[in-house]
Amino acid sequence: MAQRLAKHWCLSAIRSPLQVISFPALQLHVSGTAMRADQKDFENAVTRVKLLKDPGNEMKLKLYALYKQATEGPCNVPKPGVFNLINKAKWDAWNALGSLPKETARQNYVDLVSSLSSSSASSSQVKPGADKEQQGSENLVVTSENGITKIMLNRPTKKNAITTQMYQEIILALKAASKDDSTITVLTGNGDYYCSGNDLSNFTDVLSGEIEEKVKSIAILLRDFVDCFIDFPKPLIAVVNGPAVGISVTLLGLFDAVYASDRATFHTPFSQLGQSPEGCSSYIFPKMMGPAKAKEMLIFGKKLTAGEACAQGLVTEVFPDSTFQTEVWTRLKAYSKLPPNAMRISKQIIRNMEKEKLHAVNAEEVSVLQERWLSDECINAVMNFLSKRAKL
Ligand SMILES: CCCCC/C=C/CC(=O)SCCNC(=O)CCNC(=O)[C@H](O)C(C)(C)COP(=O)(O)OP(=O)(O)OC[C@H]1O[C@@H](n2cnc3c(N)ncnc32)[C@H](O)[C@@H]1OP(=O)(O)O
Repeated sequence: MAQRLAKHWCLSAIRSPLQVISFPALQLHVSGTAMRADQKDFENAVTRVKLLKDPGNEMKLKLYALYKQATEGPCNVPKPGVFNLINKAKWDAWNALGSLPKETARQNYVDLVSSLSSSSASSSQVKPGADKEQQGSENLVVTSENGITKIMLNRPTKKNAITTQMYQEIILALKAASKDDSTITVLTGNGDYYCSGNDLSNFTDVLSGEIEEKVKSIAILLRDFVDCFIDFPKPLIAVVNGPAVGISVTLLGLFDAVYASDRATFHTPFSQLGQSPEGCSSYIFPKMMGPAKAKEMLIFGKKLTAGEACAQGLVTEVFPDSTFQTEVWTRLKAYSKLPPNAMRISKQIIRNMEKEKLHAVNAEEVSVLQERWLSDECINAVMNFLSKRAKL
């Protein structure tokens, strides 16, 4: 567990004195006089900072100083002793901001995080208009070729479970894909699974203290993630190469076509995990398959075969596993040659009727989940899985 936590730079293990600089990034005490939008931007930036790759000590100090200035105002604590290297470096950085107003510091913090996010995105994501394969990060491979941008979950040894870093990367990949030259966008998985859902070790932070702040940051990330799927402007297609679990199933209701191998299964074990539905499934699934079938999945965790999911309208078409990739990609290549504007406009007409409702549903689902994640039922289920006592 400690190794997993160490992956995030803000919690990283101590290797040099400056590397122990940590950020009170989630302890927000934002001024009540601030505009609501500013506060939300600032909170989002504070969350995004946790997901960035290590930006180096100099940048960490800048972020620290701006954060302190934005939340507490000018430096108001005594200067640490000369041998207290880390705290002195932090104090110097904060003190150097002088009487910079809180609002300006908040804005500068948001701008700095945006620039760090986009530079890390541009180094790991496909460039708009690219017409050849591009490497994404290790766990998410993004390629763009022949009018198709493919976003592939690439963590086969963990059944493509989605880490917080991957949620962030998928958001960036979708944003890039919405602007690139491709006509359609595809999400798929590498290996025998499509995706085993949320990586349950995302909750180890929640188990380790500062619970409410951590839960809040996960909730903001989930909401932004699902919002991206709601707003995605081009045809979005899921190529479900194997079993799908949790959030990878619920999101399918927001895709424009879902092609599945006959090896795929569809499982939403939310009650077993002490959780509740997300991805707008609490609204889309009952509309799509009728309340009775939706409740069997979302409340009782009934696992569907690909054939059953197709009969319920969750899957567009099922293919034999032996010919799945060939048949689906032949079909997708044909679709990618259709007039792009016509496809976008048709999608827009259909989506616009529901967009506001979907955003409201997403917000509500996330707010309910935020409470669920703090429940004994959820904490015990996650601990059981992580200690290998339980599997689905
Ligand atoms: C921003 C956050 C938003 C949060 C949004 C919330 C979403 C809700 C959900 O998505 S709920 C669904 C969560 N997923 C699960 O509960 C699945 C848990 N996994 C399993 O039950 C099983 O691993 C399996 C049924 C998917 C596959 O079983 P199998 O026996 O075939 O394989 P292993 O169990 O040996 O798995 C191989 C390794 O992969 C690790 N792993 C698999 N899934 C997850 C996961 N979801 N989270 C973390 N790790 C996962 C597994 O632990 C094995 O790792 P190891 O080799 O190191 O032991």
